[in-house]
Amino acid sequence: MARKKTKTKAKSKTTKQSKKISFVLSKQQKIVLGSFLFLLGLALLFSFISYFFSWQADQSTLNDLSDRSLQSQNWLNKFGAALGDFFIYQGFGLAAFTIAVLVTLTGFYYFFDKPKKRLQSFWFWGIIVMLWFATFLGFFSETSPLLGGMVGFELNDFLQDFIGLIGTILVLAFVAIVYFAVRLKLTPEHIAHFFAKRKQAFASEFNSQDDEDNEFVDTAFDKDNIELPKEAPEEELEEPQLKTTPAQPAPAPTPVKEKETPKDADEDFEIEIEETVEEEEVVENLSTKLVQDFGEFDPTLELSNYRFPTIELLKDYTKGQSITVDQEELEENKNRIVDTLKNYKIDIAHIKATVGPTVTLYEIVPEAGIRISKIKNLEDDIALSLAALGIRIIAPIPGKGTIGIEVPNKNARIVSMRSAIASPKFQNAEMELPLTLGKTISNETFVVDLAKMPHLLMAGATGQGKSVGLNAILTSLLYKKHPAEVKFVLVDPKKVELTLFNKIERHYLAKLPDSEDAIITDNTKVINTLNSLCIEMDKRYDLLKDAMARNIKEYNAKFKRRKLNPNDGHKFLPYIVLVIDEFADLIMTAGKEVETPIARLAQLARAIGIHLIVATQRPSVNVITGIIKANFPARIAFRVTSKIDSRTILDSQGADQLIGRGDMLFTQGNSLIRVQCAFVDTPEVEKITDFIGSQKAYPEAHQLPEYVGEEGGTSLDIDASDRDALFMEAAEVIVTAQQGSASLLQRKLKLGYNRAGRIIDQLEAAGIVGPFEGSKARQVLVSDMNALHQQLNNE
Ligand SMILES: Nc1ncnc2c1ncn2[C@@H]1O[C@H](COP(=O)(O)OP(=O)(O)OP(=O)(O)O)[C@@H](O)[C@H]1O
Repeated sequence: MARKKTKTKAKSKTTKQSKKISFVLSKQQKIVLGSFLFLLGLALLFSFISYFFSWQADQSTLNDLSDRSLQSQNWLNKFGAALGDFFIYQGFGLAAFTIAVLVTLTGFYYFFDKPKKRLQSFWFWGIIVMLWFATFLGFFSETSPLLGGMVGFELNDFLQDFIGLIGTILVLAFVAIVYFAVRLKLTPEHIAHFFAKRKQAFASEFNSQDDEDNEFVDTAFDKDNIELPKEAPEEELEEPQLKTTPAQPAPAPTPVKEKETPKDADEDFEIEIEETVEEEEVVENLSTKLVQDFGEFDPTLELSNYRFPTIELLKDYTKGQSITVDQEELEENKNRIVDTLKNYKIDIAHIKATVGPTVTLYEIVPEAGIRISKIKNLEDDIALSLAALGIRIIAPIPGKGTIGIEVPNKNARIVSMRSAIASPKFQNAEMELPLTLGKTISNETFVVDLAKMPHLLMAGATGQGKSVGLNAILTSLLYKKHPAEVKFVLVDPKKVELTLFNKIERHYLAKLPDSEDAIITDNTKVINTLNSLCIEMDKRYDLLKDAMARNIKEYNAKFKRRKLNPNDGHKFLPYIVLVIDEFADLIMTAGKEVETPIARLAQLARAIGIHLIVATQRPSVNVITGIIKANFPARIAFRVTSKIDSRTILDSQGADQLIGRGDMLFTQGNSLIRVQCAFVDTPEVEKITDFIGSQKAYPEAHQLPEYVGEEGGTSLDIDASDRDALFMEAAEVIVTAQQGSASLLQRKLKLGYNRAGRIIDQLEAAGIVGPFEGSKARQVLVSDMNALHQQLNNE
């Protein structure tokens, strides 16, 4: 709809412009032309009127117009007589007055510089009315030839010759109906309505007149009414209200309004028949009617029999392990903390322990006057006295007014994914993309909304639980979201971590149109995928703009209520979650080429439902660059090896003091929350993907828009002097192997992907290899070494 509107607007603009170019009049010219036409119209009017009285007397003067001694009786003398003769006698008879009116009206429009569009329709319909009347009055030509004029007579005669008298009457009747229906937009209902209204108005006027007769003030105005029908309504509007309000405030305005109605009936007529409001209602009704008839749009309909994975597919690791609190351990740790602090002359007013799955939090309230920084500095001493690794001191605990000391439990408990999924907090979560990450220190299930994050950065040294964390995130979504609602784009350079999700390719995965595997393991393909996601993002923004929705949630809600027309390209938009498992590897090989689209997506994609989860082993600054960091406010840190790494990922230390095996810190921009990541093992993921994979699926994986990479071959203008130092060697490798691929150069010359790609572009520019051919290797255009050297020497 909106598009159509803009199109028509654009059209009208262009026509306006072309008009201006072809017929531009200055203001002064318009005044001159307007006044000329206006006066000409009046002249026509006068001469026509007078022609009816003097035409017989003036007959003789018509033949001798140049004779100055002859006088005509027409008000405009011989000129008027000639005009009258031409337009009335030889022209259209009585109907010629239409021309006079039209010319006057045109003059008026030009003089006041009014829009000319209405003028066109006046002329069009005016000429039709004139011809109709002329033809109609042509019936009486024999008795009075002036009524229809020559044209009227001829037209009438012509019609009668072919279709007879009855046929002519029928044709005239038809033209009259067309005029009433098209020009006046008159329907039988309108006529009935009009008469009913008139009757009513007349009745009320009659009644009100009765009332007014009793009031001496109003009677005077009624008289005015009768004598001056045009001016009266204006006076009445003010005067009776002023005079009658003090005595009878309420009924006074009523008769005034009702009195107006019959007088303005002719003008009201057109306003009544323009039923734009009704039309709008029909459009509104369309979506509600569709919803009434078919219900709200259900995106899950195509896979309506889809069953979500059952909880039994997950293993319960806590079975048998009762959540008993080891009192002895608690007591021991408490005493050690108190003693250590005492050694440093720090007295404690109160101590409280909260036992979590892997760590116990001891909250202490120091005696008054103790400086918090003093306790913070004792971190290592407390760790020494407790003979435990991974002590973390939180001083103070935000919002609590206590100091926290986190001490790892001797026997850490596994938090199974099963318990996290089964928790009411997750089950009842009213979130767009709910993730259950595990349990907090107080044994509460930790649930967050990925849609609100809106992107997540994960880091941790190898073997600390990153892959398990990613699986936990994906499992959360599989348990909560229908295949129609979310799609994953999985990038797994390690090639083994996410392979299990291949089984749900046609349910949950999205991929590029020409790629075979949905899970991307080749770094070169990641660039295309990221750029394709950028295209998808731009497309989605266009759809949102068109639908006047601010985000994907509003857009999908509108679509479900059938307010968006699929014929205009609208469709239900699933969330897209991009998971990159080993980001460091990607940045090392592709650098800026991946950083730019990732930064773009991270900056802009939140509103249109594309969310990024990026995991890396090496949280160093050249991997997690400033631009990436700035756009990933939500971060998860598993254990890292150094304080610097911890700072890079969390902007504070702490991740280096974690104990590993799924122990993690989560931040969404402000405070750090320690969470024990839910554990989901590979066999469990396999069971879930088997369960989903065995069900009916979509015909293919969700298609991302096609992206033609830069290898598309436009860089043919590379200067010979700008060639890579290894250009010659590369050319030889390619010609010898007769295979134009960048990966061959990478292997043989031990180059990075970027440099190899650049050399291939240079080889193409030098005419040694052919253009990019998609997944196939490029064609080698030089047959052997001799030819190669010859070609390069000739340059
Ligand atoms: N939440 C957890 N609860 C219990 N054990 C865990 C948890 N997470 C990980 N582990 C243990 O740590 C091991 C390594 O985890 P994972 O494979 O996720 O590490 P990673 O960080 O992905 O390592 P890499 O980077 O080398 O792939 C697992 O096999 C498991 O035994």
